[in-house]
Amino acid sequence: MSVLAIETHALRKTYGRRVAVNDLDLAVPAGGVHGFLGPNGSGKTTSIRMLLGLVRADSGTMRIFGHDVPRELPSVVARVGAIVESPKFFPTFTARKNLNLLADAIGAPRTRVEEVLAETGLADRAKDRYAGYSLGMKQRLAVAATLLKSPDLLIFDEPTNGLDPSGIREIRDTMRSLGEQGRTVLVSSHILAEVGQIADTVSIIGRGRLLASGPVAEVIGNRTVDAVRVGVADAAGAQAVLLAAGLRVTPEGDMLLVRDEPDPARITYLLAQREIYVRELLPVRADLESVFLELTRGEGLPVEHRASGRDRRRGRRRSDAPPAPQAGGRPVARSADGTGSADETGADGRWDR
Ligand SMILES: Nc1ncnc2c1ncn2[C@@H]1O[C@H](COP(=O)(O)OP(=O)(O)OP(=O)(O)O)[C@@H](O)[C@H]1O
Repeated sequence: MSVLAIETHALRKTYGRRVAVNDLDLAVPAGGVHGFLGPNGSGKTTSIRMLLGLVRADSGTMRIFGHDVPRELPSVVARVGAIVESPKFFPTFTARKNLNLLADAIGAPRTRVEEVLAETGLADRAKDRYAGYSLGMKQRLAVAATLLKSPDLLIFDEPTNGLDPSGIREIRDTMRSLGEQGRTVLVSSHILAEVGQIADTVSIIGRGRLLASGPVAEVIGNRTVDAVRVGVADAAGAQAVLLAAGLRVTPEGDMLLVRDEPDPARITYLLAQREIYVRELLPVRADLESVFLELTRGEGLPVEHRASGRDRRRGRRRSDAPPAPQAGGRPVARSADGTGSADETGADGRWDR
């Protein structure tokens, strides 16, 4: 059997009375992109930080390429590149100069700098100063920096946070091509759409626990999302009837999304009884997004128990972390009112910080 890139067993971490990671079993195969998915506060960053030896686990075991970590981290650290902390590049230096300095510091040949610039699509902009880079380019430079030592495993914690759509696409393409080269890419995200399309395998967590894992097709295929889109003239009336019948109903434009009813004919029957006639009935195919929403429904940290983003970040700075091995940012995408990420709200509205 091939060695897994990452394996955790019964991994657990608490902060005071808050359980951040709860008996987590992860199995990340070597090679390809693995999406590490879960709502905000579900324990992704804490898990990653434990794997990298930045936070001490309370209990459980972790292995990277078969090496027990953190005990054997020195033997395997050269094979691991991670972006979990703020980038530490010199703003007035060019991208190439920044990478040359880093390469010298870690003993990588200068030729490697040109290779990683090409790999991350930055070769044309290598002469530009870091300060003039877009957020997406800064993030790609952080990826380039992690590639200098040719790691077999790359760990990216929410790499697309704060990026615009083109920046997101660029990072996604970069991760995809790294996976295709046979490297293992672990990428965490609370926005499934950003990772779902490029991941070969996924682990979905909620409240620090594993909810589902495996090849994307299997994770989707193992579950049927019994949802039906229903079109009627009187959507409000139909909603009331279906709710009274104990079904879950979500208005979607002029349609209703109805769950928990495996037999669409019964929906027609229930409505016809009240003289509401269905003009459209469309079964909704399960996709990773709907599986994700289904699995993580209510699995985000309850709002009343959640510290604010600022408090949490302050908490992190105070906490038990020596400096991270690599550069990389956790910029927080702000909504128009500046209170939080524009796209952090899940179906149940409980994902925002
Ligand atoms: N240093 C810390 N001190 C106290 N509590 C913490 C600390 N770091 C994380 N937590 C808490 O642990 C839980 C898991 O947080 P974690 O950051 O690992 O989740 P996450 O899935 O990465 O979320 P996000 O996507 O918002 O970063 C949360 O309740 C968080 O508030």
